[in-house]
Amino acid sequence: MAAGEKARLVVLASGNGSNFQAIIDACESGRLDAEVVLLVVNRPGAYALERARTHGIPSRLIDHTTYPDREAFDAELAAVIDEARPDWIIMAGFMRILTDGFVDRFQGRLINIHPSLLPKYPGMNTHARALEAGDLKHGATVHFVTPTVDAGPPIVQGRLEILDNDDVESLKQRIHGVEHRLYPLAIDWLVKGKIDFERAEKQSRPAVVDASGALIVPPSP
Ligand SMILES: Nc1nc2c(c(=O)[nH]1)N[C@@H](CN(C=O)c1ccc(C(=O)N[C@@H](CCC(=O)O)C(=O)O)cc1)CN2
Ligand SMILES: NCC(=O)N[C@@H]1O[C@H](COP(=O)([O-])[O-])[C@@H](O)[C@H]1O
Repeated sequence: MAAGEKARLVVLASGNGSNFQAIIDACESGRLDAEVVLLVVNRPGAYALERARTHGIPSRLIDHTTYPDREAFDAELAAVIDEARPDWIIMAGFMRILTDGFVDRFQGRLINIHPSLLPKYPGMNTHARALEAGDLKHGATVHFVTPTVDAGPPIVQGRLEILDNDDVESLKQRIHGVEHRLYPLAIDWLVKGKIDFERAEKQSRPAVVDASGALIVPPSP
């Protein structure tokens, strides 16, 4: 990132894009010293495209169903990303497993948000699984991406108390609230150099914030 320049972000999404919106809002309000230079989606109907259009952010559709295999899709995705010269590649509800080759190419600059307190509940249906298990706490994790899905070193987690009357839908909405504070915070730490892949790998446990964004567990030394 050139001195005095805003950090360049490329966001990858597949659907609604509420996390993408939270990042746009943080950039536009100055809370984040960064700019979204490109949105890439893999599904034609992704509402994230509408959000990009509304905020004058360039966007590209790379429809994975039109590629012969993952390698071909990832090769096009990598070329489009490189063209945008990003400092960070932000996966925000991007629903494709990326090949090892792609991840190796961008490792250390590629992050993702997952709706659970990893390493608990990697994969899908995290809210239902937390409720079924009778958990008292749940949350979201921003992590560096590695070839093994949902296993990359965590940057920061957002935690909330599960309420007695929570169901999957209410928990999903409350976790979205946590995510929309958590993702801009994590990106701010990266842009300011407060954490990087190596330090995230070495830390014994990630920092944790509560639903209001207040730090409740500091980054491990
Ligand atoms: N190599 C990695 N790829 C991805 C990671 C990762 O850590 N390493 N994180 C994911 C996480 N994720 C969303 O955030 C996610 C995980 C799994 C799937 C999935 O099973 N996708 C299916 C297709 C589903 C669909 O198109 O609806 C698949 O790719 O066959 C999606 C998202 C993102 N990738
Ligand atoms: N395993 C990945 C996964 O489930 N990711 C989740 O998809 C949602 C996307 O919402 P959005 O499109 O409104 O940002 C987010 O809740 C994110 O954690």
